[in-house]
Amino acid sequence: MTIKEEVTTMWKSGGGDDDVEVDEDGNELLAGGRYLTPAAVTVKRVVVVGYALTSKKTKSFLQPKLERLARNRGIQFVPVDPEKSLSEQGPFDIILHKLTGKEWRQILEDYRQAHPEVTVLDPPDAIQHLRNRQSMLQDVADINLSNSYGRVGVPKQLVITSDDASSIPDAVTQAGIKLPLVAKPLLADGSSKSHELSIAYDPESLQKLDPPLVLQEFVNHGGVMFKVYIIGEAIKVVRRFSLPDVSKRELTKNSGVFPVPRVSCAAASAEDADLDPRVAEIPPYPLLERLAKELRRRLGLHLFNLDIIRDHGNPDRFYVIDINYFPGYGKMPEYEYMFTDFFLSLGQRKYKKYALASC
Ligand SMILES: O=P(O)(O)O[C@@H]1[C@@H](OP(=O)(O)O)[C@H](OP(=O)(O)O)[C@H](O)[C@H](OP(=O)(O)O)[C@H]1OP(=O)(O)O
Ligand SMILES: Nc1ncnc2c1ncn2[C@@H]1O[C@H](COP(=O)(O)OP(=O)(O)O)[C@@H](O)[C@H]1O
Ligand SMILES: [Mg+2]
Ligand SMILES: [Mg+2]
Repeated sequence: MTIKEEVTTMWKSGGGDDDVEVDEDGNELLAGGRYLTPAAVTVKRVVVVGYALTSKKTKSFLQPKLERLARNRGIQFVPVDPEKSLSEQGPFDIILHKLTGKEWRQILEDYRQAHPEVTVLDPPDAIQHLRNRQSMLQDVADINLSNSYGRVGVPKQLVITSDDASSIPDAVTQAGIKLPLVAKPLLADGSSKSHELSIAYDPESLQKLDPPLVLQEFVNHGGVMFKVYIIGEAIKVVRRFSLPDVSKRELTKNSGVFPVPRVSCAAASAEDADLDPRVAEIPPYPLLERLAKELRRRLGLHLFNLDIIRDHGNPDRFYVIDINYFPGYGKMPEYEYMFTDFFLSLGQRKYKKYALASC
């Protein structure tokens, strides 16, 4: 059994067994003004989460409030040294990671084989699927979700792999996709180049693009997008500002290729803005839950988000335009609570499977 067990003094706080009541900042609360008294010496399980993240990601994810809440709920974060053998570190219950490179993937894969009892968030092969903008959306297209709450699909798109950019206008005509087009680097490998998108308004200018690319039809969506964050079985949706619609007049007037500003990245949440409800209304939860459940299963991932837009001309029609592995959760309200719940549920599942099974 590798679950770390700690003998701790349980403090009785008027309820709960191993759950401690905490305030907004993760500090323990005294129940009803009573003094806390040591109730019993008992065994309290600690869920050990090893993390291998860039320093930027560590800063944005492991915020003090999350660390405090986690500590109070029996979750311990331990940095992983990617240069050293994983088996010699730990023991861990969970490995949380977002590092790149073939070597790191192999280290993780070997560790998963050797330690099936540890949950690796997430398996490297499943993550690779999201690092190509064609394969990342394939499952959404296959699911082809449509029910009484609406329809979810992928904008029409074309993959250009040939180096010869002069052939792009013909390829676009043959594929029957309509301008304007969003040109996205095929690889979504986390590099800044992979986020350099552009909009092409006319066929001639398509020759200025730099393959390999995905060319996606631009869908007018009223300048608001939805970030659907998935953490295990939980989902949370936030609104962000996005690109404005392109009118027919602008399309005939404009020509050329223009870089897409990273508007969704500008901390500009659209939550408090006074927006047209036809544009800003959150997509129906039953629809998102179905989609998230199906994608979790098909992708084999626990931690990802979907960028979703609503067709401005048809409010029941939604498009997934991007899927990101382990995105910027630190910007998501209440992420601390959702993550601690998630880690505890994984710890509990492991305890039931491995510790109780051996009794
Ligand atoms: O840095 P952040 O917090 O803006 O997070 C980025 C995400 O922003 P968002 O969740 O939309 O706010 C960002 O999402 P978008 O691609 O901008 O939709 C990516 O997930 C990015 O990771 P990568 O560069 O694709 O590997 C994420 O970058 P990393 O933090 O993983 O480096
Ligand atoms: N098909 C599309 N139609 C309209 N706007 C789009 C489309 N694809 C992308 N965008 C806009 O461009 C932004 C960045 O595109 P996205 O595919 O999410 O790339 P990234 O991985 O860099 O975030 C989106 O947040 C959205 O504002
Ligand atoms: Mg995006
Ligand atoms: Mg992305």
